[in-house]
Amino acid sequence: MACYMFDALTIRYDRIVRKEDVDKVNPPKFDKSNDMAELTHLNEASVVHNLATRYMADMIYTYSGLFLVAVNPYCSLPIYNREYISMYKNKSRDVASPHIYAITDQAFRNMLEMHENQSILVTGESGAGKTENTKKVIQYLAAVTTPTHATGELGRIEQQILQANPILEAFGNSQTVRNNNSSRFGKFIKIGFSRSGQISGAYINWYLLEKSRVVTQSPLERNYHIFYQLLCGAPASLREKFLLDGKVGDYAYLKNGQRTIPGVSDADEFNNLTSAFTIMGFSEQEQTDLLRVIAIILHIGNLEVGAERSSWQAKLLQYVQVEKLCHAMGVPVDAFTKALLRPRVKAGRDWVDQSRTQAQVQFSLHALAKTLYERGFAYLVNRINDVLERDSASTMFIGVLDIAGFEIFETNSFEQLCINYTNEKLQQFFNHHMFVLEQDEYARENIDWQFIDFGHDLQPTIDLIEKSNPIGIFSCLDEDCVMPRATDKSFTEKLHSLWDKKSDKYKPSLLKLGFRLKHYAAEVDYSTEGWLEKNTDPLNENITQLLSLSDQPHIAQLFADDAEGTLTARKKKGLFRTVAQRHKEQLTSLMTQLNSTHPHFVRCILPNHEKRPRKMDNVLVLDQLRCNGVLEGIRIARTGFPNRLSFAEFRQRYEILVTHGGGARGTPLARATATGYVDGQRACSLILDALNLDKSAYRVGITKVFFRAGVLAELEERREKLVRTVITLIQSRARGYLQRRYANKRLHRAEAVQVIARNIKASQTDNPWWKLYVKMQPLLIAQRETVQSMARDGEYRKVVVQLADAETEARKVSERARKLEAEMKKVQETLESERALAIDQQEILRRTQTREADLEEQLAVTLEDLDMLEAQCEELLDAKRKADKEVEMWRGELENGARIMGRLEGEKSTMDKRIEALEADLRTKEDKEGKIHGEMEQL
Ligand SMILES: Nc1ncnc2c1ncn2[C@@H]1O[C@H](COP(=O)(O)OP(=O)(O)OP(=O)(O)O)[C@@H](O)[C@H]1O
Repeated sequence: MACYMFDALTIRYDRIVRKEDVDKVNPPKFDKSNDMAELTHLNEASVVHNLATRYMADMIYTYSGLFLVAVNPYCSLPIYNREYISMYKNKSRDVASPHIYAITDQAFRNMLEMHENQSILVTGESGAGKTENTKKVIQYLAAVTTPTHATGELGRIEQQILQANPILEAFGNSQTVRNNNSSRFGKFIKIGFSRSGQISGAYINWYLLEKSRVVTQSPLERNYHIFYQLLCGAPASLREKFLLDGKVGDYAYLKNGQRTIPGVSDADEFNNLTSAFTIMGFSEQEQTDLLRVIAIILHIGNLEVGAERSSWQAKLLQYVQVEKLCHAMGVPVDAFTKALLRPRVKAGRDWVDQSRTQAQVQFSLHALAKTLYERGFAYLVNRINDVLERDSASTMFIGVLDIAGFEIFETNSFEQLCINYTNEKLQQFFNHHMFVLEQDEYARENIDWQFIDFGHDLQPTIDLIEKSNPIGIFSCLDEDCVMPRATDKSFTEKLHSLWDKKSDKYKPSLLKLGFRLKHYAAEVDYSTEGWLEKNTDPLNENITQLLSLSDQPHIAQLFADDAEGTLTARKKKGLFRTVAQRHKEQLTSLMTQLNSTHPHFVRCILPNHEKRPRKMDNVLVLDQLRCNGVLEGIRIARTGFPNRLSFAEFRQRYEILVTHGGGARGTPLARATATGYVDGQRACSLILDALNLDKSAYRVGITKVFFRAGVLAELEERREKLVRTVITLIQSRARGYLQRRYANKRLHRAEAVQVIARNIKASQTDNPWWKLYVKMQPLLIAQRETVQSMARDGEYRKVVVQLADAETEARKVSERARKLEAEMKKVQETLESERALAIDQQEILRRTQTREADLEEQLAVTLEDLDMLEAQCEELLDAKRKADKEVEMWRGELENGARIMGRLEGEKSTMDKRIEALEADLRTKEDKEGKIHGEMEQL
């Protein structure tokens, strides 16, 4: 890390580096600096060094320009108690050391002062401390806004918001290698406030629940906490009701992973969950319903599926287990078995029973378990929202986003693409907020500013993922999900053909099936195996329809959209979304909300992988700082002017600092105003001159004044001091005036009493009527007061009744208004998402139509070719036929010739034989002749 240069000749070192490659060290005065943007030498080594030295001194929070960096302490620190809350309440950021409370307080004050919604974005790796910091934000807001916090008791809504956490954690958290209480979903918690700054409600949006964990976990991890809590902590009567008679190790969906977490009692956690449910106002029936879903999933996991011996068809091996499951689900056994093993499916226009293989049935069961869990979770969050979002008086909100940071694993799949895409968008949001807005504003205000391109250009990668034209990864996947014969392979090849060599952010991967994407943080290889299935989440419709008729109302409600032929089913068909579409929509809605807020950024850092306190792995930390944009954030914050005020605001707030003094001739501003009109720009310049600030510490724009970091804090301090003096002066004058008036009044009263007494004494002492009057008067007053008081009581009672009626009416009206508002919001959201989907679909339709037109053209050409080829074929066939005939004829001739040849051969051989016989005869005759000759000669 940061190191000094040594003379390579005099000191032997293992590694020699060039001078220019060495980062400079900051002077000791900058040790453990609160804000890293203030470091004189701003380099990676100094930043990590600063974080590390602070961390070792238990200072886990550090500012870094716009960011608050939070390093996980992995131990409990006494920095979240009541004193700390008071220490940060109503204080500006620079007054106390960096803390999540300071950021929260800043957001709270911004909201109240500027009437602008706020957001706090907490991101980081798994285990870095996002959820812990999110909880601290909510705790702080609950503590500072609750009217009775002085007694240590929170209001009901504050308690309920805090108690939503244990419920969400039981159902949405799990033990992983990185984190014993890892949130397996992202959330955006919006805390609503009334105009007076009281918490008036809350609303939770959730993202990307890791549902695959329900059916499989790695051996070192666990399923969601609730499974273990139900089995270890629920009363025996409840487990009996769900027919759960086994231990953790007896359930297929639990037995292959870890079973306990060191130092955590699942039974105690179940009790905490139950009390959280009670505080949230969940009835016993609702709690049973939620837990029933968990029991059903455990039963599904234990269903054993085999294959018929004589065929490949699947069969269920244990009837008892099926019975248990169907009892828990509230559906008939036969109907379920049939729906699972031989569902009715559409084949062309007909419906047929289709036998399923063992693997297919196993797949349907896993899909059912995952869907049940996800729908149960969605229902749970909706119910929590029903409880928390109860007041239409919320006029502003502070939203806290707790979402997983960038992920690069050994194998990265569809889930990683979704989370990395989310982070790409969030990083772009930050870049946009910090770089683009800043620089746009400098340009608009005509500020002397040298443009530096700090931001990564993230748009090409985002387009590559989300755009529908040219077709991006998500759209391409959606398109292939509706293509009849598409496979993961054809999808990957299509992606390559669309993007390879056309975008420098995309490359085919070295993996068998996959691609490589260049993100702002790193290049990531994605394996595309199973993407078509992951994107469509296919379910056995026979089973979901059956579940919509369950005699357990909660289960039937979870599957109401799947009911056969119902209006909702038809509606659902219109609303069907792929996973990619759903995520894109959710993210668009999140970004719209974030864009309407003033954001605050918290970056959580994982110090080491061993969960050890006071140990920092510098390389690991540096990697995270680079990935989450902290390093670039520091640079721009230092070089720019992060604080700004409009002229009017600036004058209103700081003119006071210069209107005092100036002697008999007044201040320069007073003198200028006295001689005529002074515009805002000139007035501000005059004030700034009078303030004696360093010229480089500020810039005066066209409508605003800009300050470098830290300058406003100094002005605020000066102003506070002055205001305190002025107020003390006013108070002392007012008190003096009031006391003097009071003293005079008492003096006059005393004099008057004396005068009256003297006069009465003189004239009335002996008058009998006066005596009677004096005796009667108290009785008359008492009588009159009794009558008046009775009348008042009557009035009061009437008013109380009227008030109660009016309050009830007002409550009803506001409840109705809230419901209508919620409905309207939902309808608007649906409309928005429908609109977005329609645009996507139109795009796909347009592409399909273009392709259809191309294909039709190709078809016409092909048909022409076909006609030509058919004609050619016909001619060739004719020629072939003719040739065949000729062949036939020649074959006849040939056979004839062969026959003649055979005959001639025969004749030839006969002749040969005859010639041979004749030759033999001739030879015999010649012999004879020779003999005769010989005999004759002898004779
Ligand atoms: N400020 C803190 N004080 C004490 N302990 C902390 C703090 N922040 C984090 N931890 C410890 O680190 C663990 C992990 O933190 P947390 O659950 O907040 O991480 P995360 O970033 O939300 O992880 P995931 O993404 O897996 O949910 C906590 O259970 C706690 O033990």
